[in-house]
Amino acid sequence: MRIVFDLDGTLIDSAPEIRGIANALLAEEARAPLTLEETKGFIGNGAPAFIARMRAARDLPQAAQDRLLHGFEARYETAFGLTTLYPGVRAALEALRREGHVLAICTNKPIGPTLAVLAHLGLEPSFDTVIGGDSLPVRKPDPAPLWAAMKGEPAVYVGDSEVDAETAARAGVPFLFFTEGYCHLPREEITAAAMFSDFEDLPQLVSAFA
Ligand SMILES: O=C(O)COP(=O)(O)O
Ligand SMILES: [Mg+2]
Repeated sequence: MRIVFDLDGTLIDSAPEIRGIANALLAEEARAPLTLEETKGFIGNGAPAFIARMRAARDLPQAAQDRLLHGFEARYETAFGLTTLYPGVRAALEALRREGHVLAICTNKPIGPTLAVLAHLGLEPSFDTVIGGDSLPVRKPDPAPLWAAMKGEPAVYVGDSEVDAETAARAGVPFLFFTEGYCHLPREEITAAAMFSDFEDLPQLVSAFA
């Protein structure tokens, strides 16, 4: 079976990194920095939505959107120092591959920084297919990116947010909800086939769907 993963808030804890980039931009605009909680609240619908939410929170005009997005993307591909894998991710991915599953990624993070951070973590060879937020004309919660990552095979989708739950539902695949990421709804409002808080439990969970 194909196991498709979201990236930010699911495999990697990237909010400190994204916060650092945002705060460098905000300093240039003479605006107060984002807290980590604000940053987590703005992640999930891709880079343009992140910048729009940051602008709204710091009273920056729509006219600054393109300039800020450009500055964000320019820094995003080379910023790794604050990004970590959630505990147990590497071992879980190895176990799933050993069991014969094919792994893929479907994220709203732009494809440039997605491939860069996977390479930095030495994980690029683990994934058969990687779909980023700008790989297709549409992004999650549209189901098309998830379908692209599935390549027509039976799959489950593993993600951390209400955007991922909606994407999986619209794509018609079971959703496995990782509860330790950046979800913006209470966990009881997320419709999931299963939920987990520790990657050690994922291989066992997946076996129920294979
Ligand atoms: O870039 C984002 O806003 C979210 O990325 P994700 O889809 O990997 O959670
Ligand atoms: Mg996510």
